Amino acid sequence: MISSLMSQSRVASVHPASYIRALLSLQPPTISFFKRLFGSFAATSPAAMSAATTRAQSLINDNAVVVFSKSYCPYCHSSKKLLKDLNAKYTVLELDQDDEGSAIQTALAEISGQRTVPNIFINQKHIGGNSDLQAKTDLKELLEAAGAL
Ligand SMILES: N[C@@H](CCC(=O)N[C@@H](CS)C(=O)NCC(=O)O)C(=O)O
Repeated sequence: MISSLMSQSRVASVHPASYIRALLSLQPPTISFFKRLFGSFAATSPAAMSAATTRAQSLINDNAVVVFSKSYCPYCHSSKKLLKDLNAKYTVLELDQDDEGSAIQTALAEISGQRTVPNIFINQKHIGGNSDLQAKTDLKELLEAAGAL
């Protein structure tokens, strides 16, 4: 589909309706691929940023363990598996499946200084990413103190 669009663009006489038909034929997985690719470059209004910051902070404040994740991220998968294997209660927000995900990721960079996912909080304390979680020798104690075990 993309290559057909590109090759058509080199033909000066192509009818605009062809482009519209091609765009309409885009399937949801293709659209979500482009959203994932370009979403982080989209401008976010100050009001949307403020709402995203409030939502991120509320999730951190109201939950013992929060994993800000992306559904396709292998590091996120490892973190969620570790918490699951420990039978910990944890809250996940898959940023790539959320309309505000991109703004929340920016808010998290401001809140925690970390832009990558997973971005993990236990008992309102910023833990870091997957390598930080895996390296925690006192993880069980942290989870117990948070009421997540
Ligand atoms: N060392 C980090 C690696 C995390 C990482 O590279 N995550 C990727 C996703 S798999 C990421 O955040 N990429 C930037 C993005 O998705 O915006 C960790 O252990 O958490």
